[in-house]
Amino acid sequence: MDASIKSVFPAPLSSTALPRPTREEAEAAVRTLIAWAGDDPNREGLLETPSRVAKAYGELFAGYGQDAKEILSKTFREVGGYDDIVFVRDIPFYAHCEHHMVPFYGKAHIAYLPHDGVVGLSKLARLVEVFARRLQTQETMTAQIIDAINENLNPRGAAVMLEAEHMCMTMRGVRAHDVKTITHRFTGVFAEDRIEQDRFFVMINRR
Ligand SMILES: Nc1nc2c(ncn2[C@@H]2O[C@H](COP(=O)(O)OP(=O)(O)OP(=O)(O)O)[C@@H](O)[C@H]2O)c(=O)[nH]1
Ligand SMILES: [Zn+2]
Repeated sequence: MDASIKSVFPAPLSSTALPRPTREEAEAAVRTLIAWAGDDPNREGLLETPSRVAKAYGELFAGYGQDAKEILSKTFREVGGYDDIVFVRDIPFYAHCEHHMVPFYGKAHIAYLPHDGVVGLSKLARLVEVFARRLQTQETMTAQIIDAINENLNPRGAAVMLEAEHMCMTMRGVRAHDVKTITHRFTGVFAEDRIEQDRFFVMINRR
């Protein structure tokens, strides 16, 4: 197996999942899908495609090999007593829907009210990647991001919103273009206090 693939593909998430196939088996599956699409996997332009797809999966689904806890483990307390909202807006993400395995992509907005220190801002964008680079639903991804923030940062409150376009609704199926799906979740102070919720929405719309 290619070392770069091995490093991002750990053991399966569930103990009932099938054992991870070999690289050769994954490439054979891609050849089968090419033939299922109606093309000839043996024509010159497609000969290396199974290998490229197997490699690309290592990047597109790298989230299975990443750990939110590790990413959020380093916090800073020396912030001059700052304890108000930390808001990171417009974090881009590319995920794959678990129903059709085609992309959905958009932006994540994350806010939290610090309690035990703050986390490096880049880590919030990395956290989004951990969950985006898996087979997902937008709802699950929203819940996983906020759960990871609560479990690891213990904030007074957290808010997460995802806005995304699902290619399974644009390229195929209903073929509805420019449709955005919005999911959000509030916990702690954000769940209890409408003023904090409004502040979150105002900051999102201040573009
Ligand atoms: N709730 C939710 N649904 C999603 C997400 N991504 C894709 N879907 C939907 O998953 C559903 C799967 O529906 P099915 O009826 O099982 O599959 P389908 O026949 O391919 O459905 P159509 O897309 O309507 O053609 C579709 O309605 C998709 O729009 C997501 O992130 N969250
Ligand atoms: Zn889909």
